[in-house]
Amino acid sequence: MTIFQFPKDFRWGAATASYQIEGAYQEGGRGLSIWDTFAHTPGKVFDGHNGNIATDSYHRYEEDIALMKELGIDTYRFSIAWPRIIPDGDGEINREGIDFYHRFVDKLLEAGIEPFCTLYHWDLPQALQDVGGWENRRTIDAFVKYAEVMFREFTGKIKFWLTFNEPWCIAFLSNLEGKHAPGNTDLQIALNVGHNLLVAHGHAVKLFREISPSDGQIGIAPNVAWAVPYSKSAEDRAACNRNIEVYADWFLDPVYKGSYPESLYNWFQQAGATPPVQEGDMEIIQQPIDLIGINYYHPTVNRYNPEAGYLHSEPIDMGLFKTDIGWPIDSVGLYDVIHYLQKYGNIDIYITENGACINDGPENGIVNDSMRISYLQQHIAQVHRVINDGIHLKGYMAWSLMDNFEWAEGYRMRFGLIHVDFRTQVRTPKESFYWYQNVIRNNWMETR
Ligand SMILES: CCOCCOc1ccc(-c2cn(C[C@@H]3NC[C@@H](O)[C@H]3O)nn2)cc1
Repeated sequence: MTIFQFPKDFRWGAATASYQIEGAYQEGGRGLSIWDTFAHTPGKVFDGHNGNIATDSYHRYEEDIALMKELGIDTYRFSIAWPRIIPDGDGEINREGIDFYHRFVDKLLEAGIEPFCTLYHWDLPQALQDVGGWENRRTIDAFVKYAEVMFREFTGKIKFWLTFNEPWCIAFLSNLEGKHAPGNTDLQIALNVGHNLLVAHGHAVKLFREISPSDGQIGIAPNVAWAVPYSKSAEDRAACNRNIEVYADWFLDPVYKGSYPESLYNWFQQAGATPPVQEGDMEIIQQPIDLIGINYYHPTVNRYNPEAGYLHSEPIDMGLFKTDIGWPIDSVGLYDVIHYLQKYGNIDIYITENGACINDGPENGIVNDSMRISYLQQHIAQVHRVINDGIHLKGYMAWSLMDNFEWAEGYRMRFGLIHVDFRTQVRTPKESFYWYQNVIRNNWMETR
């Protein structure tokens, strides 16, 4: 048994996202998003699940905030549904949508919980997708208009902002792998989307500095992969580097260095695709940011295989214990990838997502999700290890506060500290909720 004591100003939180929890998809003046379209398309989401109702948090947010207060978190990461703010993407502003988020944020602040706000967590207004979505540079301007509305409305209330959640998912998972909305399967589209979202990020950061010069921090939240080579061969090591770089470097090099990583740029060029860089783009993307959010779930062991997807990098099942979504459990990858990111400097880092899909349900009112406790324990231990090395890791947000709509997996994959019965909307704190509550209350963790 070991005691891990955390710094007194360390932030403990939990995270969700608008499309995954809000529901009320046709209420409050909300417009349709690409995820409404995608989820309503047969075959895209498990068993036809969608976010029409989700955890009904649009109506139940006060109950949710009471549970956050009981959990004891001091920070709550959530996202804004752009289609509630500007329903057709770049037209009329919807006052009802803005007022909803004011009520929500005010309730959070009343509860002593810091809002940690993601502007874009994948729910692009469908009206913008109808004219090309992120492939169309018009969406950059639309995003900046949306960001300006939010900055002007919430400066003083919201002090922590993230522009984009998981740019790899927005670009590659959604436009090359085709697994998320809008479901394209083309490398050039993926590079177009990835580049344009970076330009939008840069413009939004620049605008934030003008609107909130000294009142808040802004960054971006890549999901990061950690890949270890199956052998010591140069081919396997290169295959791993490609896998790591496509999640982190492809987006963080432009932000911190003003250029794309050369090796991966050349790899894509050989495949016939290059980012559509225009004059001035790289300069705007390189606006200084205050923090990055890191979403980490699991590492992989990879080897070179020319048949293995767009990176010729094949993940190998090494027989580790897995969560119920099939991801291996190995927390050392979190330590390694955070150290890998130090090449961008000792930047302020928040773990904005980390958690386990464990599908246990209630038995006599108790959800004994011991595997989730084990997962959280070993990953929080690695967080302490990173801090002990002098790295500026400032906070940890568990994914997720509650079970919710897990994208293409629908409601069958549960990441929550709180169990949700999706028929009745009854929330049941799991054993992991009470374990995490104790860690937060003590600000130290004792391994079992
Ligand atoms: C065969 C090719 O297959 C490609 C891998 O396909 C996926 C699917 C899903 C993910 C994924 C899901 N999550 C959790 C979410 N993060 C954001 C938040 O909204 C959570 O719901 N992280 N990563 C990664 C990769």
